[in-house]
Parts: sequence; structure tokens; C-alpha cells
Amino acid sequence: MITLSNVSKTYGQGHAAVEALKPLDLHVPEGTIYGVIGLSGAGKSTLIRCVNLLERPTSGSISVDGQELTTLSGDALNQARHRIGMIFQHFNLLASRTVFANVSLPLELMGVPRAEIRQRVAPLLELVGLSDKANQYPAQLSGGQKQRVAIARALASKPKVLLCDEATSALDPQTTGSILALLQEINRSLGLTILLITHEMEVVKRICHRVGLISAGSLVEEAEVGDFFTAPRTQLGREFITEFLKLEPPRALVERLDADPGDHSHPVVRLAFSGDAVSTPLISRLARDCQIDVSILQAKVESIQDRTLGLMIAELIGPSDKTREAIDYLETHDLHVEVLGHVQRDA
Ligand SMILES: Nc1ncnc2c1ncn2[C@@H]1O[C@H](COP(=O)(O)OP(=O)(O)OP(=O)(O)O)[C@@H](O)[C@H]1O
Repeated sequence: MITLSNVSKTYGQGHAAVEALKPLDLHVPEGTIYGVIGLSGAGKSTLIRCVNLLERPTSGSISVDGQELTTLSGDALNQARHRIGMIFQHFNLLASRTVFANVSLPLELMGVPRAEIRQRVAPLLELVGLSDKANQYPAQLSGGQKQRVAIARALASKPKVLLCDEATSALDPQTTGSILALLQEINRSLGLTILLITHEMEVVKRICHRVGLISAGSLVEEAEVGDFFTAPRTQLGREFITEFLKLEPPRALVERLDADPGDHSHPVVRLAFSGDAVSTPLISRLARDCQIDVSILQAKVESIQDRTLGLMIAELIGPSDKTREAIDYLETHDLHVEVLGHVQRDA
């Protein structure tokens, strides 16, 4: 539904040039919710604003619903944009217009007759749960209600694609949940393809089917959401997951960790496992087969859509050849093993 080929964007020229996007390819299949995640300044906003040409890419082509956009201008581009709805972090509603008039605005601009506008706006307000607020003004609404108005407005022109630019970043967690549920419902009931950008893993976990990770203007990782959470392929991906799952060793232990192994130290490892490994008694087997002791310092199990992810921080206690053997054993059983450091044993 959305295909970006070799798209790059450089702001400014010469010494002042900022390469916000390096040439990248991205494909969002029809009917999916695709999340692009990345740190501040990674290029997320630039990427999403290129899709409807709010920013003209410096190079590359952008196809939405089979139509190449970069060659369009004027009326033809406006027509194409009607099939691409967009919502923003700060809603961008017109304060002087009622809820009804905000939602009807795109239809007015398209020259839709008044009677038809009334017929089309009412079901949209119902869809977003704001039928009773039609005559109120944005200032009378909560943040979540404002975003609902923005969603109804974005859907007014019957788009095939909805772009969401940090749509829940200004909302509290509970309101975020209700807006995400609404986006999911729209995706399912209207078959709308959604491309969203976010810096919140929770958004990706809750509603996305696929995720792309962007870093310094490049798409560095791309996967099904279940795969990304259970087996991220890049260091940055692992950092996002670790930060999200908040499984860190206790601070008192961190202070005692050495990067290098010593004569009487033991490795402290972070283990991530999914699929069959979650239900296998690997730790007791590890202790038995490799003849080491395992001290579990922290553990948790997370459900990511239809997948289960287990995480554990543990100290492997035994002679160094045995603990090395234990790490190999875990890796051959498809666990992701990260050695966090080595801790000196007192006794
Ligand atoms: N209009 C502009 N002119 C010049 N540089 C820009 C412009 N817009 C963005 N940039 C730069 O391009 C890079 C990418 O910015 P962008 O806003 O796309 O990142 P982001 O991932 O959306 O960040 P954030 O999450 O903080 O909004 C940054 O270095 C930014 O300073």
C-alpha cells in the first residue's frame, strides 16, 4: 500500500546541510499497522511527512495505493492527498470551529454539497464516540477527545491510508490506551492501512503488526512485532527492548560488576527466551548438565500479542570452564545471552 524506494531527505545546503534521511526503502502492506520507532532526531517525523509530501524527499520515489506521488503537483497532488489521512501529536484543530465543522472541513474543501457533508460527518462522530459533542469547540474538549475529532477529520475524505505522527505522545496512559484501541478498531473495520511513528514501545506492542527501527536517518531493523520483541537483531533494538521491559540488575550488584572475569568471579547474564524455551525447565537442566549453580536475581514473563517472552538476570556460579560451557548450552537452546559482567564471590 505504501512503498518508499531509495527515499532520502537533506535539509539545507552546504555547511548547513542536515541529512535527516539516508536513502531507504520501506514497504507497508495493505491493511497493516506499521510502527516506525527511533530515538529523538532519528528522522521519524521527516519520514512520515515525506509519505504525503509535506516534505519533498531529496531523492527517491513514494507510491501510495499504486500511485507515484513525487511526480505530482498542484491539483493532482491535492487529490492524491485526500486518500492519505494524517493526525498529529497536538491535534491541529481549528479553535474557531465546532467539532462538526472541524470534521467537515476537508469535505468543504473538496466541494462536497452541504447535505452530503451532514450525512457523512454524523457516522464519523459516532465512530469516534463524539456524537454528543458535535456543537462544542476544541477548548471544551479533553486531549483524548481532541484526538478523536482529528481522527474523524482525517477519515472524512475516505482515505486508504492513515499517517499518525506521535498521535498519543501528548496523552496520559489511559487516554493513550483508548486512542490506540480506536485506531485498531478503524484498522479492522475499515481495512485502513496505518503508518505511525512513535518513540513509545508500548504503542508498538499494543497495536502494530510490523515495526521499523530508524537510527540516524537509516532503517536499521525491520520485523514482525513478535519477532522484534523476542529477538531484536541490532544493539539499538536490544536497548529499546531492555529499556521497555525494565529488567536491570539490582544497583548494588551493578556497582560490583567487573567487565573482565577474575580468578574467583562468576558471570552475571541477562537471558531472553521465547517460544518453546519459555515452557522448558532450562535452568534446572543447566544446573544438572553443566554442574553449576544458578542464582536468579530477577525474572519476568511478558505477553507480546500472540507471543510469550521470558527474561531473566542470573548469576552462573561455578568454575570458569563450567560457566563458559553453560553459556554455550544456553545459546544452543536459542536463548539470547548477554554477559553483563563478572562478580567476585565472597565465600
Ligand atoms: N526543517 C528542518 N530544517 C533543518 N533540519 C531539520 C528540519 N527538520 C528536522 N531537521 C533535522 O533532521 C533530523 C531528523 O529530525 P526529525 O524531526 O525527522 O526526527 P525525529 O526522529 O522525528 O525526532 P523527534 O522524535 O525529536 O521529533 C534532526 O537532526 C533534525 O534536527
